[in-house]
Amino acid sequence: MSLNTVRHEYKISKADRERRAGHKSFLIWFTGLSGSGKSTLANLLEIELHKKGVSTFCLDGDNIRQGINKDLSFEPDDRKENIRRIAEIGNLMVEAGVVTLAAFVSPYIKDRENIKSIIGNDNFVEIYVNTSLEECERRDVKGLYKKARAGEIENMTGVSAPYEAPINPDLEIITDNQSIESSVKKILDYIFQKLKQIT
Ligand SMILES: Nc1ncnc2c1ncn2[C@@H]1O[C@H](COP(=O)(O)OS(=O)(=O)O)[C@@H](OP(=O)(O)O)[C@H]1O
Ligand SMILES: Nc1ncnc2c1ncn2[C@@H]1O[C@H](COP(=O)(O)OP(=O)(O)O)[C@@H](O)[C@H]1O
Repeated sequence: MSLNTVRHEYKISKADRERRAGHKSFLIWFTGLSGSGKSTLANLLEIELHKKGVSTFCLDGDNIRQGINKDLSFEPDDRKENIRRIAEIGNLMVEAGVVTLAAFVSPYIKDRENIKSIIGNDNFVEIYVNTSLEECERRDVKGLYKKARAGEIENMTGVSAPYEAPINPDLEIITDNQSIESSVKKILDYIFQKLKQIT
């Protein structure tokens, strides 16, 4: 679509905001199957960062899908649009100096690549919450797998829709046999290093 718009350059830059906040801002993206632990880890990580005085905000799948993206289904094209809009929101929040956490299934490699092209490699941390389908089904936090197996839900990731695992994520958290505490610690150690890299 051709739009006659010209991008406005802000007088206060991202770097200005980072210096004021005392830390870098970036987007921390959790990807993984439903029930893998994305929301649990994102929320606990946010609490720890908040305690340390870091400006944070958490974007979560179910909340976004009940609001700004309530017009979208779980068909591939709608998932693509879901992720694109979230990446644009994340980009604005990061520009505003906020460490933004996003927890979305985001099952397609192409869609996750698109996030990077919107926000830039340096501003993006991809965390693969690698939990086996068997373990996610055992947890079945929301009862969705049971419904999917009974044919009551279409396009359920891992059951009737694909999940394309990241090839080279910044971090991989295997939760099948790992406590929540040690998973959070592993992520925190990585993020604290990144926070210090002020421009
Ligand atoms: N068909 C199907 N497949 C996967 N997930 C489903 C589906 N239907 C509903 N749900 C619930 O919606 C949450 C996933 O939404 P997302 O926006 O993260 O999905 S996606 O990134 O667009 O693939 C997901 O949240 P999480 O369990 O937190 O991952 C589910 O609760
Ligand atoms: N190491 C771990 N990391 C994250 N969650 C874990 C871990 N071990 C067990 N769990 C449990 O797995 C479930 C994950 O649910 P949730 O965070 O809602 O997943 P998602 O957001 O990926 O759908 C929670 O009940 C959580 O207590």
